[in-house]
Amino acid sequence: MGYLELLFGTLTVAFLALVWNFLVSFALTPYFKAKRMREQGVRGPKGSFWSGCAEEISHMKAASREMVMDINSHDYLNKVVPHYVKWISQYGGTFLYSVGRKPRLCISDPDLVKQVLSNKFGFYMKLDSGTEVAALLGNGLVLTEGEQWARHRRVVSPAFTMDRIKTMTRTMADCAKSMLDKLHNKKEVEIGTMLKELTADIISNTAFGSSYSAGKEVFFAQYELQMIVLASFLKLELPIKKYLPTEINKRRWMLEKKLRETLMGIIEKRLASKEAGYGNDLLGLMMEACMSEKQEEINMSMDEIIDECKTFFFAGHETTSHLLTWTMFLLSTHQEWQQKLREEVLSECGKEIPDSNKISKLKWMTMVVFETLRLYSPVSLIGRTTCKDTKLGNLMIPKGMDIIIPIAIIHHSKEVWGPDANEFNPLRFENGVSKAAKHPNAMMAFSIGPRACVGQSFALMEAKTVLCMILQRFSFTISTDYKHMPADMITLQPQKGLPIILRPLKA
Ligand code: HEM
Repeated sequence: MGYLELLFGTLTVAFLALVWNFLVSFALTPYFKAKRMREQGVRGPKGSFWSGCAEEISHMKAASREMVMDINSHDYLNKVVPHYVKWISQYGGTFLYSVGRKPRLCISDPDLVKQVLSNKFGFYMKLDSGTEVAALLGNGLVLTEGEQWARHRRVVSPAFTMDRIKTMTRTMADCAKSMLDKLHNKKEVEIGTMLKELTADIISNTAFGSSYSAGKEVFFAQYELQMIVLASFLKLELPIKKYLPTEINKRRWMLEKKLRETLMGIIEKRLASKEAGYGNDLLGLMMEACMSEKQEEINMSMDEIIDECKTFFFAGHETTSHLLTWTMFLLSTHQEWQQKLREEVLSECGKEIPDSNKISKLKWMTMVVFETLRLYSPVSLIGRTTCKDTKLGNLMIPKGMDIIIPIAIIHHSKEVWGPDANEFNPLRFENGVSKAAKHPNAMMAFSIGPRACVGQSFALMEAKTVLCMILQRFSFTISTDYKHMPADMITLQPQKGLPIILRPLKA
């Protein structure tokens, strides 16, 4: 056989292998996965061959985007997740749909959800979230798996123990004080933006030893990346497009570079200021793990630290700022609860800057914060992928099936929370979180199981400290300019901000 024939033969085999692989992963595997689920009685919308249900979801979301709701209604599911509402009513709480060629199983039964999230054997991994999300969050704790995740979690967890958080309360209060001092001469403010800056300032100070102004570049770059991620959802493009020098990719690469450089600056500053050690905040613990030669099981590379910084800069402020914003909204529209909380705050803390002991005595406040997390959970859905054939309830789920857990739907379910599920009723948490609903794990705002939020106690302490200080100084009502438009922009937030009217309280 001549050289040319050999080359031609090899190229033909390579080409056929490529076509076969494409056929298997693009057409056959998704088809058989969906078939296996349908054979077990799971139903759902058909969708088109190429895009699945992506177009229908986009249309439904676009139709509800500009919908303005009654200010007293918390039933926003038709606006935020209209497709799930429609399909659950047609096919029940467990149903199958697809985005592109990928089938997705949506489960909303808390028992099934608990099985998925509590699994300790690694049967369920995080969804492959794509290059855009990785650029925003870094390959840090939220996205990593297996040994890397366990090692990182071991390194960062000591930064968020209750003892450590108690020592951070003073810093949280100082940051809140400097924001509130700026509000004193203002009558009407868009509080959402201010709370975002405040929570950014708090995570910068407590975890990285820098202020919001020093970390500003990180937050700005991440905000722009967040918008790029948002625009990429439901957009079905050939995977190769992510690597082409399109305008949006060039912008993303530039932002990633800027993010990395700013984070390196913060890290180098810490390296230069090293005296006895690197400090026991999050950054200090990660640097100790990077520099230590002894402890291999908790080692971290510099690249891994940068990824974790991205994760914590973003996850550490975005969600908590929306929790605070929605609590301000609910307290503005439920003046009786605002008054109740203020009385509690003044009786436990007076007008003093609160410490962690005083914060832990605020029972009504805790109930209001949990009710806000239930009604307006900043994270509306989470996802997993099965990494082997797995039994879930009565179903056999094939390997590689995406599973969607619609937290917002579960949090608003009348079956789970009772007939008043769509109403603001903090009293449901009077006997603790596990007794608030018919199912002990129905509250999923921080998720549950081994991958539950590592910053949960930090977020709760932060939210209560800030609310406490606002209630000590101001009474507030909602501005007539407010438009009630909850929107899922990776996190649930008021689409047009939250303008409120502030009235300083007498000293
Ligand atoms: C109200 C505030 C917060 C909410 C509602 C929230 C919610 C969540 C949820 C639902 C998850 C699980 C995601 C999944 O399973 O796919 C999660 C994970 C995580 N959160 Fe939070 N979070 C909040 C605040 C924070 C804060 C303040 C930090 C950091 C200081 C933080 C850092 C993280 C990290 C690193 C993970 C990944 C944990 C792991 O996989 O081991 N979060 N969060």
